[in-house]
Amino acid sequence: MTSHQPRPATAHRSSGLSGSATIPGDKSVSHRALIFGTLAVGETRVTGLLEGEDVLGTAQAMRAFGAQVIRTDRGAWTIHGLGVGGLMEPEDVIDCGNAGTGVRLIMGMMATCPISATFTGDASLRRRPMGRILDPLRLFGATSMGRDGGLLPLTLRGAADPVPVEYALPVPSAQVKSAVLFAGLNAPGETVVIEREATRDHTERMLHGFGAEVAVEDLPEGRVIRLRGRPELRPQTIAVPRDPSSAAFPVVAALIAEGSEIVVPNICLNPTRAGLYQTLAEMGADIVHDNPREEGGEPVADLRVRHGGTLRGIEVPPDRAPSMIDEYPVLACLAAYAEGDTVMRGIGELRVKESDRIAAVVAGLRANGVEVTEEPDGMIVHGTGKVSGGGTVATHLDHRIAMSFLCLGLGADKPVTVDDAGPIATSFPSFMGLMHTLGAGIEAA
Ligand SMILES: O=C(O)C1=C[C@@H](OP(=O)(O)O)[C@@H](O)[C@H](O)C1
Ligand SMILES: C=C(OP(=O)(O)O)C(=O)O
Repeated sequence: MTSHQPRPATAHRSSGLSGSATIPGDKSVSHRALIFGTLAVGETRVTGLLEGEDVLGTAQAMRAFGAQVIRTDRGAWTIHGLGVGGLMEPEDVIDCGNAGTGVRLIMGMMATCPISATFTGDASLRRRPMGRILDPLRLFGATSMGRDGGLLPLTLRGAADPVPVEYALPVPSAQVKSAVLFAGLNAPGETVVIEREATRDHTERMLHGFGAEVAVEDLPEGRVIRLRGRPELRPQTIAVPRDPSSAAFPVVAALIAEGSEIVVPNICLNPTRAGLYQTLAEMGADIVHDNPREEGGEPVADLRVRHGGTLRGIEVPPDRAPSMIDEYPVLACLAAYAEGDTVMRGIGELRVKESDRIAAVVAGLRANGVEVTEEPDGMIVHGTGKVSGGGTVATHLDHRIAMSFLCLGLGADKPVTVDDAGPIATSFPSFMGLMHTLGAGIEAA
């Protein structure tokens, strides 16, 4: 394991961000495109793949399971798949780095194949709970061995004679939902997943696109997803939409830096991913959705963002959380510049992301003179329209903490420093270059 060398960065008060922000492909869709391509029989072609460390780790893992995964150009990849149930047993440990989505979906993918694999990750990923995945996978007949509490490293042995499963999600997690669905692909009969709160639906959309027999019903008990096992998945051509979670950072940067006006084109606004944009509109942000359209089965629009007017603090409805779960750190940083309280509750899941994001955001805001109240499953930012800044933020290997607080610094009286911008490469490797192009005063400290 190479030792990680932190790379601090500092953001200075900036004004007049301008231009067009090119956002990379969606991280969730990119992971899934590689996995589905591995499970299909034949050649799947992908364009616009996110070439961040998390997704490149999944590409490497697919090769370890026997798929031929080839990069043909920037963002352009082909995957020669093995078919459902055709995975080979990896000859080495699968290191998923910082990627919770990667390791959890890959464990689901192999859980109903008669093979074993050992998984590990970086110091952040080795702190994150895997029991939420192992519990349902054991119902299929998989077994695991590893550290107490279901932490990585662990070895998973797929079921030699899998049975189908009906599983109600105990937490609103698209990663758990997707792991169960991937496992169900190689189980006989019908696997059923029930989710009380709708989470991102990329897996369901792609199951349909690759030819699986999948039905989704909204019933009183929640969303019920039924999947017929052991289909022959047909290879597809996938244009990955641009990531709304990454777009959130230049959007919020433009809302913080005075006199800014930017365009953020081709952004995926799948309703299970667009909660932040509804919240920003409710706060009074000047964001126009130009040219709304559908691309690759996903709703897309070009965002035009202008700084101006006073933003109002609001209470974010807790039932909106799954549709913006990764955007709370950057929302909290914007809320510091709003007038009044921004109340965020029902977000206890943030405590088990790359970092404890509630604790990290609260500490980072307080270090920069922002008043914030911490609650067990949420936080309240007491916005005054101004941020004194001058603090250094501990990022805990969390890319979204790093990017959020670099955005905070763009409007602060004194510069804001993050202790390590290195993890930004896991999801948005072009972030620093993009922000410079827009005119943001961000640089290595
Ligand atoms: O399924 C996915 O691609 C993801 C689901 C979310 O995690 P949970 O499913 O654990 O909420 C999200 O935080 C993550 O960035 C990506
Ligand atoms: C939580 C995230 O991703 P993952 O779970 O894949 O690490 C994220 O990108 O914010």
